[in-house]
Amino acid sequence: METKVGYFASLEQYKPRDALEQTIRAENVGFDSVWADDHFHPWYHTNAQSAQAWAWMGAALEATKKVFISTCITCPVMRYNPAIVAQTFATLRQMYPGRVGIAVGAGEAMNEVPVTGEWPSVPERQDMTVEAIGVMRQLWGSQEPVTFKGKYFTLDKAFMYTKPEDEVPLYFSGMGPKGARLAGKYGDHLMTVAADPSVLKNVTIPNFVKGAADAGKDPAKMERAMLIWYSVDPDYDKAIEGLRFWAGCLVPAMFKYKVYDSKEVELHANLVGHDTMKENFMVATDAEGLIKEIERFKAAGITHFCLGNSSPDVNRGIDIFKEVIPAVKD
Ligand SMILES: C[C@H](OP(=O)(O)OC[C@@H](O)[C@@H](O)[C@@H](O)CN1c2cc(O)ccc2Cc2c1[nH]c(=O)[nH]c2=O)C(=O)N[C@@H](CCC(=O)N[C@@H](CCC(=O)O)C(=O)O)C(=O)O
Ligand SMILES: CCCCCC(=O)CC
Repeated sequence: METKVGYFASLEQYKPRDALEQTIRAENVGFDSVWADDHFHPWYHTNAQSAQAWAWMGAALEATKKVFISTCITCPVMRYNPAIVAQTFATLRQMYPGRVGIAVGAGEAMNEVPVTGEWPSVPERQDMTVEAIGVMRQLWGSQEPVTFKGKYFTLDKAFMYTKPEDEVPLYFSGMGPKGARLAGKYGDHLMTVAADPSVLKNVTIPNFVKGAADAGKDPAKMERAMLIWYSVDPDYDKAIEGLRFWAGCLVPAMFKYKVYDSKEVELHANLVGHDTMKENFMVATDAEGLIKEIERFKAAGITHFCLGNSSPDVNRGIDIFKEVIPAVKD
């Protein structure tokens, strides 16, 4: 499968219009795709943003010519109703054929708790996500009104009038082994986040492949996409520190416990050391360093990279891909 290189537009880190300028620049440099984080609260407090991803996507699709644009990722089960998620992405894909995708996952406390007060366990949210996908697919695919009474969601003669010509490609986020199996079974493609390449190769991807095979799909035709942040700067230490905004993502407790105040996330993020950041993010002083980092994850089985640019000089962090993209394409 051809390697794809995507740009993660970081709506939590940059003002929406700045993320839009970056997106236009990334398309011109040759990125295959653009991905938008779908958040309510951000992963850092100081100087943070948190624009609504779907509103931003409409503007980004109109401002670009051909690049594929998706969320990364939308949790379709708590603050959003899955029928409205389905309607939104069907509308976008009808307007921009072939260019719109969605990635879904079981959610994060910082996005759901502030506006619902609820925080079910991981297994329950995974179960809700699977049911939500069923709701979305029924609405996308049905030529008749749909009535459905599930454990979590209900449709009563619901009909989607505005549909695209083909279904919206759905990336399913699996970070743990069970999540990866569900991704294979219910998603069109895998979305995951950077982890030790040996974990990706020996745990995440095999579980994804098993889930797909169990569902009678051909896993070889399914992408394995991964979100990872990078920072590039001639001064290596400055490059590492550029990634501080995202260091909270490296604290496992953020996914397990009900932490939803960005100021609290920031306190954790500020305790993460440079060694941990170096191991989990891509840090480089030049294009060659970035190419090496991407090749490490390609060897682990990743086929689509969603690259979050946290470089001190953001435009340099985009333009350097003129050299990187041709080198990492098969
Ligand atoms: C927590 C793991 O669950 P999993 O389903 O695998 O992954 C969850 C994530 O997909 C979501 O949190 C997702 O919403 C995060 N996310 C995101 C994910 C991604 O791959 C790329 C980009 C993004 C950006 C983004 C996200 N979310 C948003 O809302 N918005 C965004 O923009 C996991 O570890 N699962 C394990 C099982 C864990 C479990 O059940 N633990 C039990 C206790 C077990 C024990 O202690 O013994 C528990 O916690 O109750 C698995 O195997 O699946
Ligand atoms: C381990 C990182 C998971 C990604 C979390 C996120 O919400 C990024 C936008």
